[in-house]
Amino acid sequence: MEDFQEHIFNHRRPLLLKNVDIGDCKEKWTVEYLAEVLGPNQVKVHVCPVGNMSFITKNFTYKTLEFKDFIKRAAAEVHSEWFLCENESYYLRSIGSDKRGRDVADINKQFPRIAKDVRFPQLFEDKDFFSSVIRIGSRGVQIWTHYDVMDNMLIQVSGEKRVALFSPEDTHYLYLSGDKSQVLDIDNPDTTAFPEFVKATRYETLLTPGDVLFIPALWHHNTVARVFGVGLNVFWKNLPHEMYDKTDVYGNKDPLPASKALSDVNKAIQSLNVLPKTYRNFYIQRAIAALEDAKLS
Ligand SMILES: O=C(O)CCC(=O)C(=O)O
Ligand SMILES: [Fe+2]
Repeated sequence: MEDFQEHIFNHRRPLLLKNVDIGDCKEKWTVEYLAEVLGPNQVKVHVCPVGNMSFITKNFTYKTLEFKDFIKRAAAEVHSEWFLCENESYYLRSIGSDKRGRDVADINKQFPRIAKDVRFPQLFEDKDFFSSVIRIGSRGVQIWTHYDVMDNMLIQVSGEKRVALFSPEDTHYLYLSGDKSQVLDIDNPDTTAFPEFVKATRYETLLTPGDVLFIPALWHHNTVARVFGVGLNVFWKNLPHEMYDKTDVYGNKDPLPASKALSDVNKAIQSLNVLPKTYRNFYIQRAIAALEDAKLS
């Protein structure tokens, strides 16, 4: 923990821990075992005709299934029962128990029968815990590039997952829409629409069972499941707790001072909109200069 704090955490750098003792889950969490112990639990899952889920074309839908049916389908390539097509992809990101979506995912609460099977490295203090999220996906499921506002450890229990990371310093090259990058195909980017994307430095790794990846808050990440796999992640707070949005259950709402600043920028844009173009652009340059000057090195 001391080494982690000094060399990684304080520098806000990612870290890959290989072959960590993550507990019995690594051996125990087979499809059959999970189907048996979690069988009738209802889960809401993403269903998509292809692996690459797109928030722009919204090519996926949400369906509720019993856990045992979900996991059997997710582990198979072709389905006898399906919603969209016989080789559709499935993805579970576990959520809280509250029907109105007001609480966070916590495997101790939603999946108490398997929670004790996981051990995770002590990288943070218990008081800073935010959520623990089960993530299970079909082969080929790709989660679009996005950032979260909590520190994160992504734990691979079974299967293999390619993870691409981009530094917060390269945000400008990622063409964000909210917390997500509009560059959906990071391997074959549309360079006409996103010419600056090639300037972003990409860090990449392949997670295998027992690997734990520390993803600092604001680091953009994109994952592709190479095969069907089970994992989970733990989010925790780094900032003083009062800075986080209390209504955030996913760990992706901007900290309160930051979301106020972004909404102030939008107000500034609206104020400038009443001016003729040359004046507007002149004052936009002055505003940009003020923001640039405010950056700390
Ligand atoms: O690989 C996944 O399932 C997505 C992981 C992720 O976005 C996260 O842990 O924040
Ligand atoms: Fe994420």
